Amino acid sequence: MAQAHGTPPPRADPGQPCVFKLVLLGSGSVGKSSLALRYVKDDFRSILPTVGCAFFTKVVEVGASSLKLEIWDTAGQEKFHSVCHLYFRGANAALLVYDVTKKESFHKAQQWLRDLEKEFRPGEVVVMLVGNKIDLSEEREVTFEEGKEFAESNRLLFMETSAKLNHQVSEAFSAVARELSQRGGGEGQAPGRDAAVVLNEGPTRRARCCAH
Ligand SMILES: Nc1nc2c(ncn2[C@@H]2O[C@H](COP(=O)(O)OP(=O)(O)OP(=O)(O)O)[C@@H](O)[C@H]2O)c(=O)[nH]1
Repeated sequence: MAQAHGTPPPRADPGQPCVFKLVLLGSGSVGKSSLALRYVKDDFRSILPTVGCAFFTKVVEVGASSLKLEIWDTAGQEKFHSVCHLYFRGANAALLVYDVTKKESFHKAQQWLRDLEKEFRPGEVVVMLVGNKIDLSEEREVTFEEGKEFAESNRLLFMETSAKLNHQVSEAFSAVARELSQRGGGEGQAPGRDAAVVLNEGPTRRARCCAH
């Protein structure tokens, strides 16, 4: 079971990093908890089904500033679906995860995107599509091109990862953090862009930020 880290912290104090809520969405067993565990604790386990929702935090340095990611890991099992959509309310970013060895999970990620679109205005939330488990290359059912094409046509960031091999995991979270920082990083900040990953333009829901 993925470990929850208690309840979400209260609003940050003055001088503390901006707080951004990031939700992990996707079918059961695609590797959401594993990505969070790898990113936050540099750990990997073979059994950790999420019950309900788990919660992690990580402070990320982006350039000269730091921001705090509240990572909400929702259970992907169908029985939790009706409850877990509540967790993405108020989110600033979402990782939409699928398993590259399960075509069905890629289709489910597309459904999650439709759910997000019902909840948020276009561009209000930073969304990254993540194809996980690329270490299982011989079992691949979703090509890199399919993922990239879907991401581009829906203006999403895109990356393929392996939580098991620690491939591109911190890069995925960092790219989202960078985009959050650029969108909501305070007045006078240059809207710098990494053209390779930034496809989803527009204002992000206001982060809880007391440092600006
Ligand atoms: N080979 C491989 N296995 C992985 C990878 N990421 C996760 N797994 C395995 O896939 C299984 C499911 O991983 P979880 O992280 O629990 O998946 P989840 O999406 O959080 O699942 P739910 O909590 O049920 O929603 C576990 O056995 C993990 O060890 C990966 O990158 N490669």
